[in-house]
Amino acid sequence: MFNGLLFFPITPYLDDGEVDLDELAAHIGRGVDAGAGGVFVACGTGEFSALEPGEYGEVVRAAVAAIGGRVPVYAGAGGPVRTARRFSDLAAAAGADGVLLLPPYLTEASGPGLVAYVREATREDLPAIVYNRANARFDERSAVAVAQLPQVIGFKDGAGDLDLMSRIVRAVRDEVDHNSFLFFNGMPTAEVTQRAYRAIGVPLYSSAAFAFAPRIALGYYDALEAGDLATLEALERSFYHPLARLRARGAGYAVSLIKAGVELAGHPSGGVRPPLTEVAPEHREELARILAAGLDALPDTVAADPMTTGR
Ligand SMILES: O=C([O-])C(=O)C[C@H](O)[C@@H](O)C(=O)[O-]
Repeated sequence: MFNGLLFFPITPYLDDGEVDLDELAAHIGRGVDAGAGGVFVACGTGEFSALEPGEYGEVVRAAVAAIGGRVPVYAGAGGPVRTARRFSDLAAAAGADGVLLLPPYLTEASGPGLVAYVREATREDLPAIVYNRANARFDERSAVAVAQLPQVIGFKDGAGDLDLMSRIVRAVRDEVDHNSFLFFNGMPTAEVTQRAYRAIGVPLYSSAAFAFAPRIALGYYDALEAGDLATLEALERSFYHPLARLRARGAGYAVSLIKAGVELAGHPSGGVRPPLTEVAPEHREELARILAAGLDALPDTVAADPMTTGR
């Protein structure tokens, strides 16, 4: 179903702060043209937490129209359980192929509580991927229980506990399924950890970097598929590791830096909504240097990229 690198688009804003639906459609169209294998709209990178339901419906509808059935489109859903269900309903009405279920807010949760949350926040007729992150932390038992829900087709990890994740993969494969259940690496700057996730049976990953550096992200993806260690190491050294270090220098930079990167690539982003803050000018300059170094490290065989500024 998902074949290739997974694209997490930003949500661009106009100067007055409203969602820029035309630019969103253009951003998504460029990503799909460049080779994305699936689009996850209004998720973490797309500032789900900053969108109200009316905007959310328009964003998902615009994404579905821009994609035109070329690859699957999933939409974020989450927050209070009834609100999450409402977002699931809006995603279904807007034509999304499924939802990525993000954590509930401002509460701790037990395994059984999380299983009930997933059941009530999603629709039986709309595929859902469960995001293990923040306060939504599953263990082997609760992961197996959600994997048994008919609508849950995948489990995405953003917690980074590889010991636990390898046990979850094994338990779900042994007790529920087999081969078709999907596992995703959803760590911030997921490329940095993807070699390790792949080794424990998690072949799919989300790439926020793809939104502003598609040529680098696809170069890394192709090198992973081909087992090209020299390219993987060159791109980690020049781009992904410096990007992860820069990401750690500002709260919320996992999203703010991506929007700054989209601007560096020559496209408007409209900045971020609170509580996210803009990238500091010196960090923007550093991001430009990192982007240039990553592009320079690409093997000559990688095709010219339609999304960047002609480098
Ligand atoms: O909801 C999201 O934006 C994510 O899943 C996180 C990113 O795509 C993450 O994997 C990354 O930063 O590469």
